[in-house]
Amino acid sequence: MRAARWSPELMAGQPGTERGVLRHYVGGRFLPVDATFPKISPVTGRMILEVAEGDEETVDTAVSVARRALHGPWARTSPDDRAALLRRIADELERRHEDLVAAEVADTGKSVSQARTLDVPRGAANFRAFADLIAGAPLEAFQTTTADGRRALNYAVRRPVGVVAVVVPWNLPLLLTTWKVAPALACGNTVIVKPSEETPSSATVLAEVMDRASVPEGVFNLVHGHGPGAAGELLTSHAGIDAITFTGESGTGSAIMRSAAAGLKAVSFELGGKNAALVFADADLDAAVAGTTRSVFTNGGQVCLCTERVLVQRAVFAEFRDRLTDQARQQRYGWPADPHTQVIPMISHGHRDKVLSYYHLATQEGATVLAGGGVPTFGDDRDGGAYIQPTVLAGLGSDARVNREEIFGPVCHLQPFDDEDEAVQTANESDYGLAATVWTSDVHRAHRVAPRLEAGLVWVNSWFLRDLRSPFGGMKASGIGREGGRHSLDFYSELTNVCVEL
Ligand SMILES: NC(=O)c1ccc[n+]([C@@H]2O[C@H](COP(=O)([O-])OP(=O)(O)OC[C@H]3O[C@@H](n4cnc5c(N)ncnc54)[C@H](O)[C@@H]3O)[C@@H](O)[C@H]2O)c1
Ligand SMILES: O=C/C=C/C=C(\O)C(=O)O
Repeated sequence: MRAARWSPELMAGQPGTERGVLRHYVGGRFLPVDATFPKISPVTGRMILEVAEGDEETVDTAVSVARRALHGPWARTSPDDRAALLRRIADELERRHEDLVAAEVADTGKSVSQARTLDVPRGAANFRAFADLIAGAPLEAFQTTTADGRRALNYAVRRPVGVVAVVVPWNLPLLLTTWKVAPALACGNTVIVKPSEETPSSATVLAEVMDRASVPEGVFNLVHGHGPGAAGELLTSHAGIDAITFTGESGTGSAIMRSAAAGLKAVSFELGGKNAALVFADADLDAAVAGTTRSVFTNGGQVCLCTERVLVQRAVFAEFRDRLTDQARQQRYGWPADPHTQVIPMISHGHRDKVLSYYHLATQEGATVLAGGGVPTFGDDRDGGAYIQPTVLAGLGSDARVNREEIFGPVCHLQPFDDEDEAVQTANESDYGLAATVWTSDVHRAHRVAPRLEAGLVWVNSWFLRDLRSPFGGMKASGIGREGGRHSLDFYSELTNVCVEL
């Protein structure tokens, strides 16, 4: 089955594309195209479309129209007005569902089944979640009585932080962009989105959605382009930006933090991870094998929450190792348009080379390759793509680079442990602290172990099960801050406490 090809014809007549080129959206209009860069299909290695490259003038214009909009009619909207707008956006995202599926599939090579069930539905879900949150957000207030008998009423009011830079990666493009844009708009901010240069298409459809939903001019802006020394860096270092929400590599986070330091910008960082799965001997092994297969190989392992370190209690190590290895070998190859496809390409040849270099490093460090370890051959156009074999490794210690550095591909390393303390200690031996999974049938063990793990997110007998009101984010090199529910309100708004003596 041929890949669902994203092509201008799919969007013929839509405003976001001009003669096969994806456009910026600034001040309520799609801009004429100037400089461009190619978008290469990770499935075939061929160019599928061109994208406008934002320059200093594009970024300056976006920032100035966003600032102007901040003080226009948008400033006079109520939380209920903004909730109604977010719900209109969600409706329009659902109306464009298949275009968004086609955009995500063409840009990333992910299967239509994942795009239809995870990536695209989360777009509307994010907007609905924050519409509900802002519509019902209580004010924090206290009736004050002081020791010397004075009485007062204290209450805190929220106001937008201002112009927010939204810089996102390529792995779950629409999910991650809307995860940030929805709360930012809910709180009355204006935004400038800089999607990854690898995944410009769904962001362009999102701009069409905003346009159709009559989002006020300048409230939502989209600037395409690269990161270092280009649109991304121009945006995050711009004096007119009030806050930066960024998801991407930890090294990039450090670079952005340096450029934001001069202006003391508020930052929310969702960064890299080296997530551990802890499988105890008392676990339901069927569930643990199925759940760890998902948490290792979903989206080709290109999810920040994916498991790369699998720690298994010694009594069940051999059985778990053999069953997970079988699952890796049974991962189904296919075209993205085939809903049964499980093996997807890396986002680019460059990223595949990075993942492959870790496969080679693992053998150099003395690992045993239990499954995969190389590049598949298809005998068709996909040989020009960035495919790589799902891989299972074993035999290394926690100090090996393969167990310390984020790979961000369809690969995990299996390591035995004897007792609970050793499992927790091994899991915590990481510069990262984003996510973990704990597989056990002992509820007391689950509640003992989970809080001891140095991770922002711990799933027990599950993975990537999300409540959008809960805090989401990592510690250590995995991030700064939390988003989700009221945590997003706290980042995307400033609080003023008012004290009235009674
Ligand atoms: N913690 C999370 O929630 C989460 C979610 C998804 C991905 N990630 C991480 O993202 C990484 C993969 O995504 P990626 O390769 O796109 O990350 P990346 O850091 O290379 O790029 C992310 C975005 O930042 C831009 N960018 C790059 N350098 C920049 C700079 N100097 N200034 C401003 N912008 C810049 C890029 O153009 C892109 O839009 C992995 O490390 C993964 O762990 C984390
Ligand atoms: O690859 C990273 C996944 C991030 C997921 C979320 O931000 C979310 O589920 O809200």
